[in-house]
Amino acid sequence: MSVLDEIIVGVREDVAAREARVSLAELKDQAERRDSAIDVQACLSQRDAAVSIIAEVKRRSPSKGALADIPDPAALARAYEAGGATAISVLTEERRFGGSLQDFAAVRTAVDVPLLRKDFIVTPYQIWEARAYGADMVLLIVAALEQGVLTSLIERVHSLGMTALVEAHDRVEAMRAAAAGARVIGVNARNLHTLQVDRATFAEVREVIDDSIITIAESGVRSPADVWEYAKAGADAVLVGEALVRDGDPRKAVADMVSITKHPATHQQWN
Ligand SMILES: O=P(O)(O)OC[C@@H](O)[C@@H](O)c1c[nH]c2ccccc12
Repeated sequence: MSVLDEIIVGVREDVAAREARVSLAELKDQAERRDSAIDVQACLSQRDAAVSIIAEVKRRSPSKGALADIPDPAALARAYEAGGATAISVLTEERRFGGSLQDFAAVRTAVDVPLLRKDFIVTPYQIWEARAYGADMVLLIVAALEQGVLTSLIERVHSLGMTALVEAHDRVEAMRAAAAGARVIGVNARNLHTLQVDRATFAEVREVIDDSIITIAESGVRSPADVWEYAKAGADAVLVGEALVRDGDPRKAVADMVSITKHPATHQQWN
């Protein structure tokens, strides 16, 4: 079994336990009481910067183990927002990434920027859950989903007014994402089998993605220079986790990445 398959076995067990506590009908009620989702596509296609920063609340990962304690996810999210992050990603997978829906709820009350629910989504229940907690964007991983399921989950996300961030690892997956109706495609530079990061993956996969689709470069960004590289390769946004949660001054770390995206050279070249 691959790491992804193992994670999904655990996720399915956890979803079943939550479903036994909170019915789909209750979730739908909660979702209806929420403000409408923010239009993330519009936020990401803003043209005052070459590339937007999506900052992630991430405690640990299967590849790196513990990254940061993050005793106060709301405070971290406020620092990200103050630093100029366009959106914030919150990991809600518990077993491997140490996240939770409680983290998501804490971040939601703390900031106004759009929020991405980062999890291993395999059922419509999790999409309703995302909306009930106030998510604007939901991750869907192509490698984890059969094509028909992917298509219907994307439709579900969009029908609730949210944006699906459809994650691909290679060209074939990117083409599957587009065929399934994705309007935003994330290219994860972390190889699912080896767990190694190869930042060149973005440029290679980007070539097969139509310009009408928003692209997000995910993983392995260590510094503003890496942000710059991804911008040059045509990314509309970059998703950064580890480098920010490990930094003692996350506000400044985000601000430094944001400021390189507003550099006149980047601006002229890519807008
Ligand atoms: O910590 P990094 O290397 O900056 O990566 C962030 C993000 O791309 C990564 O957390 C991620 C990308 N796709 C995922 C899918 C599930 C869980 C996590 C992820």
